[in-house]
Amino acid sequence: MSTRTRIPFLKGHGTENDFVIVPDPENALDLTPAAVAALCDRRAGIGADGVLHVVRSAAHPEARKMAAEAEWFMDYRNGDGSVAEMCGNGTRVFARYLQQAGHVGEGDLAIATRAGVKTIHIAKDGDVTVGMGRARLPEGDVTVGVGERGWPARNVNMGNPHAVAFVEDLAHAGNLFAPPSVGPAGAYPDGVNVEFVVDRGPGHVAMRVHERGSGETRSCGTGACAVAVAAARRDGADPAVTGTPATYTVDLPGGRLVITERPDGEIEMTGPAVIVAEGEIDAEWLENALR
Ligand SMILES: N[C@@H](CCC[C@H](N)C(=O)O)C(=O)O
Repeated sequence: MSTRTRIPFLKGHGTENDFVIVPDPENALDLTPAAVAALCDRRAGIGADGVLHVVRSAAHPEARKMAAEAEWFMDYRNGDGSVAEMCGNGTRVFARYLQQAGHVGEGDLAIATRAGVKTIHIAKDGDVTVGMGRARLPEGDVTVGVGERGWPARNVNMGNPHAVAFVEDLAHAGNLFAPPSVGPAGAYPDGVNVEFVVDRGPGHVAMRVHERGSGETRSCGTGACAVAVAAARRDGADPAVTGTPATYTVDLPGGRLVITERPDGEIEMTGPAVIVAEGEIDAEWLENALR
């Protein structure tokens, strides 16, 4: 039998936004940015858009203050190793992992994130609903550009930053191999996720996204929420003004999310969450990958 050290992991996705899940309850692993990037490498590693590092809130300095409300902390990292405040699809997959691992029972739970505690409901039909909190809409015009084309965009903060541009055709976003240009300079000092949106019908949109730290992904939960909020404001359907919840169906390359903003500003996101596989990382491979 091999004596090499093994690190347990799982692979999961939410509307094809995929993650390497690394359970590490006591925060014992030194998950450096380089280690995260090596794990997310689609050719030399396991491959994913990001890592969900599963840590007890009490064991993580960034989450300790939330430990009384939420036992588990989603220490989310982008595929390039950078840290992000929040990942909407990640919260659903994180909850699915906690449920399947037997860490939480049926029904409602709370998880800690860098954007605060999020409440989660796992329905009998298997879909997961996340209380995403409120959107912030910072003042000031922003623009998004790809090649010769440019669009006015809406600045929406879902705990993490987004620029939402309504376009005529999703193909106008091009191949998104490089990040779109976003202006004015300094509008997003920490970088930004960029969404391109088209209408599909009343309360129904489709989008593509270029994510900060991961490139184009097949889905982005916080991005879908930002899009729904931007669409509601554009459509004159601001729930705080109308007193009526606004619901948008958001189609993404990897699936469908349903987003509801309530009159009190709270946003709920519903969608699938799937655990695909589990296995062991060869710690020696990971060490070599970092050299
Ligand atoms: N895919 C995520 C968002 C992940 C973080 C993002 N790339 C950032 O840097 O803000 C989602 O589902 O929300």
